[in-house]
Amino acid sequence: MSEAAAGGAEVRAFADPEATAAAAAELLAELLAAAAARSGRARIALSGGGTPVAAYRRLGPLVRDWSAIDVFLADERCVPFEHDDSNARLVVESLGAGAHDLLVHRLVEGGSPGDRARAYAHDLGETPLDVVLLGLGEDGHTASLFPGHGALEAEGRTVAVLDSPKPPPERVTLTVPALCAAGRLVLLVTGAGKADALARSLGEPGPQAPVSLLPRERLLVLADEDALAPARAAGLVRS
Ligand SMILES: O=C(O)[C@H](O)[C@@H](O)[C@H](O)[C@H](O)COP(=O)(O)O
Repeated sequence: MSEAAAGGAEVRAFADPEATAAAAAELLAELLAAAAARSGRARIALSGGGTPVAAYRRLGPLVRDWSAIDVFLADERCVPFEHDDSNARLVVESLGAGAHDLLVHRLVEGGSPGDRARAYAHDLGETPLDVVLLGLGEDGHTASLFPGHGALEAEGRTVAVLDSPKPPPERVTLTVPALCAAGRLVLLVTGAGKADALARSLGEPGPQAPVSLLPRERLLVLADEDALAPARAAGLVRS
């Protein structure tokens, strides 16, 4: 593992996806334990997608007391919990251990995406999240904040997305202000397919790279070498 800085963000590099997932699980467990020790409860938002599943499987048994943790979703697809596309289902099933203690805040079922986004903002409340685990799409999206999309301008804590370029189209996502308020943003990226998007995310801030709009002093990137290659070549990440 090497450590490097990219415009104020911390970058930790790993040999492969498995090592990256193991490091992510350990880091999240540490951050949750520290937050719970500070204030009695910890609040985390987790992303969907395939990349974090290995990390969530490791994280489940690493956390001693899930009942002290509120698990929110960085974004959710507007589908029932039982649906294969449900991020809540993915999180519950992959964290596994301690599932009976697991408090995963889900979207209300039914209603328009706008109604669901408002209900989710209410559920989140005003207290900032301690940690958010973010993924990255090949197009540069994070949570359900897509490059150049109007949702990037949203001012509340959540916003409905009605036309997600990645299916399914209807989603609810944390907004840029909600992410900016979080204590720590952990971006988990592996594979050459995400490499150009990662380089853009660590480059000049702009709406074409939603991650670039987040506060870099609170951004910690965990990535494998395949994902980091173009960012290194561009001098954005140094060992
Ligand atoms: O679609 C979702 O639910 C996400 O939260 C999304 O932002 C995800 O993190 C990226 O699309 C990466 O997904 P992969 O890990 O599957 O590439």
